[in-house]
Amino acid sequence: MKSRAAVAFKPNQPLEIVEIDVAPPQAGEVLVKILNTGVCHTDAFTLSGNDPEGLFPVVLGHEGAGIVMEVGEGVTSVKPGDHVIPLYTAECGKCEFCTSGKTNLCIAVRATQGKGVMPDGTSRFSYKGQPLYHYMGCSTFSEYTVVAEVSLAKINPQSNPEHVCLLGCGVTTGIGAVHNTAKVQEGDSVAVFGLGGIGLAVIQGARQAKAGRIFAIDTNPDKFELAKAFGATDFINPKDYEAPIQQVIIEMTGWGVDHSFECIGNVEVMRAALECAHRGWGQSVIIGVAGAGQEISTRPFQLVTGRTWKGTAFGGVKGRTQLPGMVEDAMAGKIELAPFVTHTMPLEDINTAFDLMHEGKSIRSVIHYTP
Ligand SMILES: NC(=O)c1ccc[n+]([C@@H]2O[C@H](COP(=O)([O-])OP(=O)(O)OC[C@H]3O[C@@H](n4cnc5c(N)ncnc54)[C@H](O)[C@@H]3O)[C@@H](O)[C@H]2O)c1
Ligand SMILES: [Zn+2]
Ligand SMILES: [Zn+2]
Repeated sequence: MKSRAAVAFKPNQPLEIVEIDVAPPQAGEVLVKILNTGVCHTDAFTLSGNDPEGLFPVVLGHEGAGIVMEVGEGVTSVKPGDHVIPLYTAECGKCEFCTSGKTNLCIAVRATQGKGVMPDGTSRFSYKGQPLYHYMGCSTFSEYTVVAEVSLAKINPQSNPEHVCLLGCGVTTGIGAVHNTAKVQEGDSVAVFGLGGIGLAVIQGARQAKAGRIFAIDTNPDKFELAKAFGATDFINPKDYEAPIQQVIIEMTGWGVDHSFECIGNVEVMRAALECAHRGWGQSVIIGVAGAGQEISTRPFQLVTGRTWKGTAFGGVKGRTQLPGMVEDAMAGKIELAPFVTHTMPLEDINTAFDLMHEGKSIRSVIHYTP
């Protein structure tokens, strides 16, 4: 079938809106009509060409919500008409990782997903006869996409796709990092570095966990207003200080914060986030994706004196098991999604979404396929 899609033909070039061909779902696969998709910094990262695993030409996008149109052979957990969120972290329920009870990092489709193809090693997308790569197992920048059955969370059909698409990545990652990875407790102090979609979701999660002081840190002070609305209590622009930001935070708190979160992808800030964690027990969670080949460093003494360095993908959330409940929470107002959506636009204007992100003017731009 034909589908409108925004294709990244080459790194560091605007996406091109074209009509691509989408082949039918094979065994264990599902054809999904995407209703809405967010644009995440990770899409911009891959498009920039700095992603070591980036492949071109590719259909990007991994923060979507849609409806099942057709299922391949053997698919039993979803049927046409079901509302779904595609998952870049699959959940097969059977692999060593799924059954460990220790991680959300299912390996069922990992190897082929990283190579931009479906589990049988081929692509369902082509343009003028040339195959296009899939992206993160989702490719939500195509109106019709093919996804593995294990990469779909079935959600309440009454939910608003323009909002719950954000649970496909940013908001789930931030909230999940607070509850699953850091396990923030009532009264704990928290520092959040970077106030994009991810950082603001961390703040929302910290407020749910009844954290005490919540420090919001960004070099763009325009982000503080929304951070405050989500529950941050202290606002820091590193540009206002001569001293390293970790020192500033330690001076403001005595011994540092119980939890810090890096939501930028900057290895220098990752170091600062670790070093502002409380002596004896503070922990720092890396969420941001750093550029190819970059490394983190600190003095080992920082760890010897009780700090812990952690990282998280998709906030440690098991998509098929936990995402439907998070959609219910959003519908019940326990997770606020609307404030994240600062811009909406048709697919034709998707390059504007990238511009707004780079200019620091948006939190999330949400694309709609049908007016
Ligand atoms: N681990 C995961 O599962 C996961 C999931 C989604 C996104 N990510 C990553 O999380 C990061 C954030 O994503 P986003 O969509 O919120 O991005 P974003 O671009 O919307 O937000 C980043 C924020 O960081 C601020 N910033 C930049 N440099 C800074 C500095 N030196 N000090 C303080 N603030 C600074 C920017 O002003 C901006 O507000 C990206 O690296 C993205 O790739 C990771
Ligand atoms: Zn993302
Ligand atoms: Zn698995």
